[in-house]
Amino acid sequence: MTEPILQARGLVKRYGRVTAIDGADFDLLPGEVLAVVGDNGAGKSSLIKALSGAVVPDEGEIKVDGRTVHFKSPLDARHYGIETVYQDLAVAPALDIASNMFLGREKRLKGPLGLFRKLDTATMRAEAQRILDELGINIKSISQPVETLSGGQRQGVAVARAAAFGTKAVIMDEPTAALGVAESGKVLDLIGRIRDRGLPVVLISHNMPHVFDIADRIHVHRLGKRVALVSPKTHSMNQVVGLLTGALRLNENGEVEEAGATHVAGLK
Ligand SMILES: Nc1ncnc2c1ncn2[C@@H]1O[C@H](COP(=O)(O)OP(=O)(O)OP(=O)(O)O)[C@@H](O)[C@H]1O
Repeated sequence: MTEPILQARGLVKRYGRVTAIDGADFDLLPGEVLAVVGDNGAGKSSLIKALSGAVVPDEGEIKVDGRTVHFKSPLDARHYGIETVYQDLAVAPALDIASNMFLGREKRLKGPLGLFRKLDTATMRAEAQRILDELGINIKSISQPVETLSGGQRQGVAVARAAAFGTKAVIMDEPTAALGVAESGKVLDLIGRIRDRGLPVVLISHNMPHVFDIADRIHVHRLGKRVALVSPKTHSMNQVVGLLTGALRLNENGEVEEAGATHVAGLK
């Protein structure tokens, strides 16, 4: 069996009396786009925060490449090669594209000038341009401030940053939520290219057509836990919606059935 790149078992996270994650399992396989879907408040963001080090779970286990990890902060997760693109993007609008891509990981000049920790702007710009080109992100000038970009281009920069530094996985929380149709299409293409370069992607999305467009598997989250893991090839959009609302469920054979259905031995 293929070993998951990122795995969780029995995660629990409580906020006072609210249990945001309630014994959740999670598996991301190499080379896949895994969509995480669920109703508002199902606990998707909390799950992703636990997997990216932004919250520390109260219970449960997280593994990267089969090794148990204890993330205390997003920096810990980054250290393991897990990059996250949050809804608010966390970009610095007044800084240029290259500065944003290297934010917190700036390159410094070596040699005597390095003593003064001078930024190696030329190298950062060249590398940022190479990454954008490689991912097919079209931006006029690498030195333009991020605030002059469209929403889709900003999203492209944030995703490119994650793809450039992620070595194990990229996690994206609703990357197309604020975008129009054309820009969403570009971001979905970008996600496909990142997967094709060998980096698995976790995509939280409310947009079922997008999910069915790009995902290899769909993790359905409900009431704080994973209730189904299905393929868009074998399951319909209606079935996935039924699973996430609780109208449908998977039975012990993995078949979708109405949640009210009961099986009594001997009765047909
Ligand atoms: N920091 C927090 N403090 C208190 N409660 C929280 C906190 N974060 C999340 N919750 C609660 O945990 C539950 C799960 O929230 P979460 O944001 O993880 O769900 P979600 O599936 O991502 O929802 P949405 O799709 O609406 O973003 C909700 O009831 C929410 O109010």
